[in-house]
Amino acid sequence: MSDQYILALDQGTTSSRAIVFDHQGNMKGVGQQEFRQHFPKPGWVEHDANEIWSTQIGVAQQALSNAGIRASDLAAIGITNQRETTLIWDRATGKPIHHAIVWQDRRTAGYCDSIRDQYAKTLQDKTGLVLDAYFSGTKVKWLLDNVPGARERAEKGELAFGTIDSWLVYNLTGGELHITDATNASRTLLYNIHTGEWDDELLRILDVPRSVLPEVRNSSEVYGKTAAGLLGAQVPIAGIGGDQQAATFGQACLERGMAKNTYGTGCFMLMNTEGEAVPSQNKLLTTVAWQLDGERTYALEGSVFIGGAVVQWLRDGLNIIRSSTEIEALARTVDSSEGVMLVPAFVGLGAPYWDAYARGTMVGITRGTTKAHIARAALEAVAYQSAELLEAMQKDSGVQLKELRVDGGASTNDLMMQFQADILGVPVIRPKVTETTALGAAYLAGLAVGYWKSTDDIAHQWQEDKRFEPQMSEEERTRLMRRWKKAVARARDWENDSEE
Ligand SMILES: Nc1ncnc2c1ncn2[C@@H]1O[C@H](COP(=O)(O)OP(=O)(O)O)[C@@H](O)[C@H]1O
Ligand SMILES: O=P(O)(O)OC[C@H](O)CO
Repeated sequence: MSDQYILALDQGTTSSRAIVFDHQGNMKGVGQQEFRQHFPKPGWVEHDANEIWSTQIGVAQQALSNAGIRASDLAAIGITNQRETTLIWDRATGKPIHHAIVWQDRRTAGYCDSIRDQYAKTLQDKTGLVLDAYFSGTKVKWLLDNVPGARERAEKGELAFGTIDSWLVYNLTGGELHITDATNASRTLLYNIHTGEWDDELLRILDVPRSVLPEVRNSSEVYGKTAAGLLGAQVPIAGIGGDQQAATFGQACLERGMAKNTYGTGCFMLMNTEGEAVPSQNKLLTTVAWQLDGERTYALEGSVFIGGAVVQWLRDGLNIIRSSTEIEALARTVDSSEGVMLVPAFVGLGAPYWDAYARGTMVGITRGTTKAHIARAALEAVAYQSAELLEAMQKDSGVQLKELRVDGGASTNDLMMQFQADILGVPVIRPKVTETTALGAAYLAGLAVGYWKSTDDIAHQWQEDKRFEPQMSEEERTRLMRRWKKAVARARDWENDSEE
């Protein structure tokens, strides 16, 4: 086993990544490529599924070559993915019928409103989710209703729906498998998290025919092998997990009450609640953390839609930095944001507001405000949003967090992590491997093929790299959080003309 490796495919919102891990959980080779974001209308976000597949298989080859190994050296492949992003393809040709509708896309917000009074409670009771355009179900309905002929073809069994994990497995196996795992299924509004099955009542409510659905499997098991000729050897595909759940696994948050926050495009805080699907009283989500041997572990989740993406906006939209990493140096040129607050509600607000009509705003600007203050306000905004998640999570779970494990591309920003610890009043801990999403997928796959024997092996591998201790006074923290909530109130309900 020691000369074998695990390949993790991490298909994120902004880039496709592949990482080769060894038995100690060290990274041996990485491949990464950004791909195009399509914004056909305000609030709409799409991906070209063919580009997702071509970049993903390209970076897989790149990671193998950077690690200096061949596919025949792999014990297994694990898959992790941006969740909720919705795709329908033709079963016969494998061609997508439309671009994938990305999780951030708000096009179904009006439809959600129209069924809210009647169905929100049923949907929440069965799926653990809030009725919101974020999740796959209403996006599937939109595709079936808006792509000419789609609904008739779906009824005839000609079309397949999948989240990105399903799409990757379908392509990796040369069209043989149409599956997903319980974590990804739990983000669709169509899957009952208590029974572990697609639910007829939910399918009826959202008008989705059963014929398009993938089979739901464990997060860790051998599903099949890569198609001959694809990678040079037929490798077992043995793990699937939504990226936030995979990160929770990779952070070894394996016991009740342990939590992590991932700073990628968005921010996602998950707390392990073991076998109990804790219903949220504070607008968090109840979700499947992983399913091993038919047994589901659950988590409470807080989802923030714009995290690191606010930094991309400063880079690509405002051009005040040339690369994401430059933001820290720019923000450090000032001691504080001097009262400027930026609410990056670019695609509405997720937890704990679930306001599809909120839009971004910046308050507290004076004649002395510079791009450095804005940069600092952007980083602080990510931390404020995460602090609101923690507040809700502590209320829901009754657990006072002792520490928060962090990861994701933007967690490398020390200034932001220090501010996060300050505003939470809880130590923030960054592990040695911050690519915990990919690592989690590798662990899921490795467990299925005996590369790692048990979750204990995994817990032992987790290593702290850097700890950020809170330094802010309680009084200052309270003052800033109050201000933040005031700024959020300014951003809310902006796009909703119905009351004017
Ligand atoms: N040093 C940094 N400071 C702040 N944000 C950063 C930094 N480096 C990267 N980011 C942000 O992190 C995000 C990328 O993180 P990643 O985990 O790769 O995201 P995803 O999986 O969502 O594609 C981008 O939105 C980028 O702007
Ligand atoms: O691509 P990421 O890492 O921002 O993750 C996206 C989430 O899975 C959306 O729910």
